[in-house]
Amino acid sequence: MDGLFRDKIHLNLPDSDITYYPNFMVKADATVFFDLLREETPWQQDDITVFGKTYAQPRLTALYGNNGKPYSYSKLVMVPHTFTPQLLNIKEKVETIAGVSFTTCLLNLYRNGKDSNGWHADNEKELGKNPIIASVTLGQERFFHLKHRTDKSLKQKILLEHGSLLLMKGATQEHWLHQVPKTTKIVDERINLTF
Ligand SMILES: O=C(O)CCC(=O)C(=O)O
Ligand SMILES: [Fe+2]
Repeated sequence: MDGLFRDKIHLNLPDSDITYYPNFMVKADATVFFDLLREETPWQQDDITVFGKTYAQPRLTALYGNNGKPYSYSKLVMVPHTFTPQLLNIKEKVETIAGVSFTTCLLNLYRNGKDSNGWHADNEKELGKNPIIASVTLGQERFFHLKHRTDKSLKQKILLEHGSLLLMKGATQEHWLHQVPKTTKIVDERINLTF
């Protein structure tokens, strides 16, 4: 894995600890993982209810976990699949950099520019205080937006590239929200793995 520790960029944002690793994976390896996960994942589209209205989530997802425990995610309860060898391989690479081990991974498939992920923080109670969140991008690069919860002048956009890793630590989830907005550009599919 020659690409593993090259180029890390620490975002200089208050109340946060966010590092971007553009070359987390060698591009050719990232492409192999993309193709495998695209074909072999049991993608599902769940409904979400926001302010009493029900919508189809604007992306496909699949949840993987170690312990088979149902996991609540943004008002949904999902029963995790068992980790596949490919996902365990990626998980170990992420753990080497993050310095912690993960029990759960949510896969998101953004099929085109209309698929998105609205403003939220990964602050589910089960994750505890100051959770470490690791986000891997495979396929189409997409912008990732961050905004501070109280200081409206604080915001940042990062382009998440093929084979990259974004690591959010410390008080990031407590003070910041993130989203992957829709884009009017014609874009390809992107797979995100959130640990
Ligand atoms: O697709 C991404 O980069 C973000 C996904 C995300 O924020 C999540 O699943 O919690
Ligand atoms: Fe998130």
